Amino acid sequence: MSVLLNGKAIAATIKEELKAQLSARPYTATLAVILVGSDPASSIYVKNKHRACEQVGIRSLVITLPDTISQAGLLAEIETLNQRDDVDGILVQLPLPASIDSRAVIQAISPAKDVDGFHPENVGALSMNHPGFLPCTPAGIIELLKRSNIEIAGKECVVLGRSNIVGKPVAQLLLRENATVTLCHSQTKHLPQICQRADILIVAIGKPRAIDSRYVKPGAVVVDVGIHRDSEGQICGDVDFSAVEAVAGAITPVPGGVGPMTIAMLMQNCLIAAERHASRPA
Ligand SMILES: Nc1nc(=O)c2c([nH]1)NC[C@@H]1CN(c3ccc(C(=O)N[C@@H](CCC(=O)O)C(=O)O)cc3)C=[N+]21
Repeated sequence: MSVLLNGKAIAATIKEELKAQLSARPYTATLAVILVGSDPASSIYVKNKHRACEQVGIRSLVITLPDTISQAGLLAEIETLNQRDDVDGILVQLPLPASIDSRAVIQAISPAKDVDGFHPENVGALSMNHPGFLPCTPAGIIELLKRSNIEIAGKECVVLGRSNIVGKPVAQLLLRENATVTLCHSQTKHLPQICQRADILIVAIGKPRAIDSRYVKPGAVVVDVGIHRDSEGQICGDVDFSAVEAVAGAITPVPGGVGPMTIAMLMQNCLIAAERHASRPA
């Protein structure tokens, strides 16, 4: 029996805190989300972000573009939002259609409005501990651990997955919190043994229920970043929850774990963007 790390409840608390902060400020915050095409999962995520904005009091613009839009057309939309003084944060929902170069799109977003933290300038800032925007999922994982009173400093942390949006940045953030970090990937040898060393195991590999109890030290904290829908229509993570729950000390559920924390951190980044925007030199 393990402790359930309730991301949904913690995210709700954070959104309440942000709502109170924003209402005390003399300016508004506006997030613009660009959705290209009509992928059902992306549409749900964009709707969830819009709903979170409503809860916090952030103005939310959703710009829906056809999946036939050209790269140049999308870049022009982004440039318009970069220039708009009434827009504080910009998010382009990923993945984009294959015909569009997502790297060029991310680079086109003004780093000062990049509330996803995906622009190279913000990625570099993360690596050097400079102020910028932290990517939402990694920041949400750290916030979830801290608010659950889980110590990070000095702990053995093992990260599974080396993506630019989760694995690499969460490893950087854990390092910043003074953990000892091991970053594993598809070519790592002796994976179960390495994972067995972890006091905190972060799983972001994108494979449904791939991590079972053989990978988990008794009492370890397990954070599941995956989100999948199985053949029976059930939402599940990268971790085999029922197997791992029996040995872990604490574990995030899917849904209700990392996902809501990601959205809470997006809301936080929007407030930071608005604050910096309001205090910029004229
Ligand atoms: N530019 C960009 N930024 C992103 O942050 C981004 C993106 N593109 N593309 C897709 C991924 C995925 N992502 C999720 C956020 C919240 C939940 C979430 O709230 N999940 C709920 C359940 C949602 C459901 O019912 O499906 C939960 O885990 O409890 C899930 C996934 C953000 N992403």
